[in-house]
Amino acid sequence: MASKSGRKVIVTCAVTGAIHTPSMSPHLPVTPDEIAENAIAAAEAGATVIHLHARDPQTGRPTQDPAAFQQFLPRIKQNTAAVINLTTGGSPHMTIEERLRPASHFKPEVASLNMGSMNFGLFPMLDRFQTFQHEWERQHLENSRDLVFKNTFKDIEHILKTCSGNGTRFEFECYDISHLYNLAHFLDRKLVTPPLFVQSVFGILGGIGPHPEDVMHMKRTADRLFGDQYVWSVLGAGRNQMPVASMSLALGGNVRVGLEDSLWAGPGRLATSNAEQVRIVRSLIEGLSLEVATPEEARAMLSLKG
Ligand SMILES: C[C@H](N)CC(=O)CC(=O)O
Ligand SMILES: [Zn+2]
Repeated sequence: MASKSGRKVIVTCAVTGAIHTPSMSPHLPVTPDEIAENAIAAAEAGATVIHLHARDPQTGRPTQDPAAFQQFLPRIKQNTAAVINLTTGGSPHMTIEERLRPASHFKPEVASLNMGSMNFGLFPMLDRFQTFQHEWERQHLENSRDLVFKNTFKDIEHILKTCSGNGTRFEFECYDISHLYNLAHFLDRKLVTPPLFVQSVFGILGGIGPHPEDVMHMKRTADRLFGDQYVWSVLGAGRNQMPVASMSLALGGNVRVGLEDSLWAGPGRLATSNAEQVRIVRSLIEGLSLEVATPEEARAMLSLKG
């Protein structure tokens, strides 16, 4: 039986993030030019949604200063129709007020929202990366041994109320099963409205693992809690990026790639750009006779303000 024309798949590209540091890869975008060029190239390669963090151009240190975002946002908006998704996670070392600044300033179509507090173990990367240009990079990893990424119910409600008023909708980052129940709690209280864009995060130490059974467990639980009121997407950290993406595609889901989540294009092979990862996941999508959703199709699927 011929397959119907391809299901539309939302491809999110997370361009730089706040987890990896400049000494880990020469291809990690740091300056406003690098972030803008990477975002535009990722959109040209097919990325539907662009997830953005900012960095200090000199040190590469994560910053939530709206002035830093202002250095690249207009250029990205002028050169792509992609949906803009601004982080409210910032870096796990930041306060909620600091983390909330870009989203409350720019009132984006989408903002990320982390659905629970958790240990956030980055220190295992010290086994892979030992030489750092800046001391803060080593501290960033070392300090994660005693780091709690704080997202209390009060914090989440504060972000929801601050952003919803601006017509901003959310990418709900769920790092574990409990985070799905937290989201269900806010749905019951009508503080979030369907369709819920659920981004399941696999393979961050402190959250759920990247095993196929973990992916199935997240999917089954989300199906039970949200039925047809959600749009499911996944991200796999590090080497799990493409295997987890493949599972999502086979299960009817959407995908997130980008150097925020993984520096790799293959075993021991650093990705030379975000667009390279978009092209890889696109070949998986088209290999399954599916189609990459356009930004307009994603706006309809996610009920965005456009
Ligand atoms: C695992 C990712 N760092 C999830 C994330 O992108 C969080 C955020 O920016 O709010
Ligand atoms: Zn992020």
